[in-house]
Amino acid sequence: MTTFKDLGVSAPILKAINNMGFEEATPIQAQTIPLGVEGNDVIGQAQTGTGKTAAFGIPMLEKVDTKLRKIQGLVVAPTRELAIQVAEELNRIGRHTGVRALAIFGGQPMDRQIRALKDGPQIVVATPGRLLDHMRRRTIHISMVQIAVLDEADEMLNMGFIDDIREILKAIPEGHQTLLFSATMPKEIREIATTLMNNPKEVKVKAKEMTVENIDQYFIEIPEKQKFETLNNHLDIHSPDLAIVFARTKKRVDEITEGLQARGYRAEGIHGDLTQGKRMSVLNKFKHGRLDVLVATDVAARGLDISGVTHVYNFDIPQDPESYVHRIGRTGRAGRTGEAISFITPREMAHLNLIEKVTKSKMKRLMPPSYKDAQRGKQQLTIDKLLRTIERHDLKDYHEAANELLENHDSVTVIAAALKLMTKERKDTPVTISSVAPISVKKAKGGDRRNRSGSGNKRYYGGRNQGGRNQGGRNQGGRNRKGNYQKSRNNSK
Ligand SMILES: Nc1ncnc2c1ncn2[C@@H]1O[C@H](COP(=O)(O)OP(=O)(O)OP(=O)(O)O)[C@@H](O)[C@H]1O
Ligand SMILES: [Mg+2]
Repeated sequence: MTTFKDLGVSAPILKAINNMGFEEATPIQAQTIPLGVEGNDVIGQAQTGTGKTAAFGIPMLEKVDTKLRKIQGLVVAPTRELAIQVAEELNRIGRHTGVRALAIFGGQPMDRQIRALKDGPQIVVATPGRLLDHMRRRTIHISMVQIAVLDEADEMLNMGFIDDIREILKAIPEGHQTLLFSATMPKEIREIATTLMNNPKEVKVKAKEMTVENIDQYFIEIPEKQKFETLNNHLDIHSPDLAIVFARTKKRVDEITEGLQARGYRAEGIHGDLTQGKRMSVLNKFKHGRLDVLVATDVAARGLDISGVTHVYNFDIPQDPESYVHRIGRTGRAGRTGEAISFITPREMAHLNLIEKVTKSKMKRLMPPSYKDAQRGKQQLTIDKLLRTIERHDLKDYHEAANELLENHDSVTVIAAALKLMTKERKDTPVTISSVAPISVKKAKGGDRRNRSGSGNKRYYGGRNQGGRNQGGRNQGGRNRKGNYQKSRNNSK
């Protein structure tokens, strides 16, 4: 066991992480914090939910000169929600240090961000598109940055982002430290990474599987047309605390969300075509348990840390094994358990094998639950509630009424009526989800998956989604954006 004190972490940070309940350092933290503090470039790879944010955040916070109200640390992250979350985590860890972190992302008014930047944060956590906007308008000054982090580094160094990242890193003074973190790091991306770094130390936390052990992984082989009913049945039987349902396109996210709502579930969707306000309000509702099901594109696949997510459904299997790792990693975080259930159409079985091979994990087959199983599952929940009431409450006040009821009706009928009343029955509103073509394994085979995956490529790698179509200030001010960048954006998640 390594404590943060053993790692030489300073008193103000120790105080904060102690309050946050971190008792010992996770392996990635134990291995990378000293390297980062010593000034090394680091590539850190460790499973989802194992505390990579603090692994780069602590060295960054330690290095900031608090007397200087200039940006000294820069974190670049692929989505707006992740940028917000990382800035929040850094502010929590840095609470007693006097360091302030600010999130800068698309979809928010530029002037508001300009004002916030003038307040002198020492750390900025940004999405690349909006950061470049500020750089080109000279409303951000990053010439004092000593330490740069690419969170979700493999995603940031992928086709949709790489040019932006190069441009950003070029604007930072030479001799800065670069830290790269992710749960996945395909070889070809690692090679690109090292060209941007200075003699990096590579830390890979050894794990048998790329996925987290305490996530139980299942698959259900099922025709496309039965996916929606199967999802309903599964939700009814397992009644997850919080569930995330990943779908392939924005349109499907909308359709599944509307379908679930029509059936009476508390569900909302998140994807790149929604306004930033809507994206944030949906995520906040989900975090606070005012939603049970979040339906999402890959925009929510990486980095988001929402406690209480017990189930992740892949309504559509992702194209890339890496995406699978990140999606299911939204559950089973920080030592908790979780379940991941992937729906696979018969023609996609080969793709499932590929995912298993790359991630070195195994999904167990589940038979699709039937409507009857679902009904029974819901009734069981009611029965459990009823039994708890019998155990925990004095029911004497109800005896007289109960006896009267039983004088005129048989006991089975009375109990059945009570169960019916207490059971939240699913509405049987008809729902159709438009079909999509199955994912073909041919597109995703071989070492050079990315360059061969055609339109699927754009879907996953293109949709960098700083803002979808609602990019707020992005296109104001008559800048000329690079065509390829714009194109990839418009294919966003
Ligand atoms: N040493 C620790 N002890 C206990 N909890 C921790 C520790 N370090 C981090 N955590 C908590 O664990 C959760 C996951 O951390 P974090 O989001 O940094 O994971 P991650 O490795 O970045 O995952 P992902 O690959 O999905 O981005 C967070 O809620 C964080 O506050
Ligand atoms: Mg992370």
